[in-house]
Amino acid sequence: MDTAIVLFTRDLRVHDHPALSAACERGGRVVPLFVLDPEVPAGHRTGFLLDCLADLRESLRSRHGDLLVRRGDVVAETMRLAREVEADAIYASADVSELGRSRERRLAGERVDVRLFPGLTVVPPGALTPSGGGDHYRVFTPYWRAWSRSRRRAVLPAPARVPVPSGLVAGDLPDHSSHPALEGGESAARARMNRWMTRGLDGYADGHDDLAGDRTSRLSPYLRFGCVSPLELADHAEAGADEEHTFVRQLCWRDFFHQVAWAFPRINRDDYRPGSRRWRDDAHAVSAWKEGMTGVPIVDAGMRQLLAEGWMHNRARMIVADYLVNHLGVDWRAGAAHFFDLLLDGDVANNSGNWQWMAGTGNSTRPGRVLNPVRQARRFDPGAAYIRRYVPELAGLPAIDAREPWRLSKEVPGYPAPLTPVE
Ligand SMILES: Cc1cc2nc3c(=O)[nH]c(=O)nc-3n(C[C@H](O)[C@H](O)[C@H](O)COP(=O)(O)OP(=O)(O)OC[C@H]3O[C@@H](n4cnc5c(N)ncnc54)[C@H](O)[C@@H]3O)c2cc1C
Repeated sequence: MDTAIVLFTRDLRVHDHPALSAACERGGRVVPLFVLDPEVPAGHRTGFLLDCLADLRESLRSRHGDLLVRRGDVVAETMRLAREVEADAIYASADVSELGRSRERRLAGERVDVRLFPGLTVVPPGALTPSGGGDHYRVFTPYWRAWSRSRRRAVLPAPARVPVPSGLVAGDLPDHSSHPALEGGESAARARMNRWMTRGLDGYADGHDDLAGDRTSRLSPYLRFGCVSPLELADHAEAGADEEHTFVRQLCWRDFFHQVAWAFPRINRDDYRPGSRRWRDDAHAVSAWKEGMTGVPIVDAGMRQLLAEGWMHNRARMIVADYLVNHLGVDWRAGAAHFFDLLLDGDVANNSGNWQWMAGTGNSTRPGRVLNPVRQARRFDPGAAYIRRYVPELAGLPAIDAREPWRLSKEVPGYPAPLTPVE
């Protein structure tokens, strides 16, 4: 009988999973697999990833299936299992990162039929190309126009039955503790998505930049691990009122950076748009930035949110990134690496794409633009509630002093003077 391995990577769900659905529809046996590769440690994301795998295993078991877990090199372990179960095909979701694509190339070199499916983004990278030529869009607005008009595939239901052959060793999942701030997995993702659609989306257009209001979906870690389908999310949001398009536009940003990373796989290492900019080497400034001790409260609040929660509000990400590259003059790669280590949603396309945007080496059409952190704080944290939440040294001060403590006649105990002149 035909047997297909479904290799899960960063698509840890059963709903709207084209590779899993196609394997189940083929009529043969299906072997869902995840390989924990010690060479690709998940760092701070480990607890979240293991939650996702435990949840996926439960979902597959409730559909008469299972998730096989192996440890080692993904390609070697997949091929070892392929020989064991006599698989004739490997089904997987297509990826964009250098690592993901080298895995796909290595698999394609093996004696097995490898089939790649969409699912990582709403619109697959490379599906839309500019009329003027090129394999991807370099500028967001025309991409957004083309993306909004494009025809999409239909969202797929979860398969009712996943026919896994009997007698296979499932393999243990390591013991773990969940991430303290957010439980991983498709069940938690779908619950959050449903809550967001009914209660959160309303007001997103006006509230998404309000730092203290925390009015964004926090779905990014779930999108990062594919616990929720971006296509299903976009379809849901578009079915609602006008203002929901602000949210859909954010999903388009995600697709935009994924098609850039697909076309420019060195996005996390090389400048997308090489320039002549020279970066400063300043270990002291970088460690103050990482610790949230720059003396600029809005920057420190963002960096401390990252340390405490493994997540940071988008507006704060823009402010702290701009501060590092444009005020401290430090190479964007140092900031991107720190974000990538700590963010639950850390992924190559979105992280490096946004960092390069802020550094003026990426897809921005106004590369020389610099943000003023004081004005940003006045506008997006007027009551200083965000600053007070994450910087306890400033919690007892009136809003203006918490935002701009250098105005006070005395130093705030335990809080540094600004690293660079502000205003
Ligand atoms: C310097 C910097 C680094 C970033 N690094 C990452 C990263 O590693 N991983 C990541 O997922 N996002 C990254 N972002 C984008 C954005 O900050 C997060 O996606 C967003 O804050 C996640 O919160 P949310 O799910 O509540 O977003 P919402 O506002 O609810 O938006 C919904 C979804 O849209 C997508 N989205 C929103 N804004 C962006 C954006 N600017 N670029 C791409 N996709 C977006 C995300 O998938 C997000 O989950 C970065 C932004 C900056 C400025």
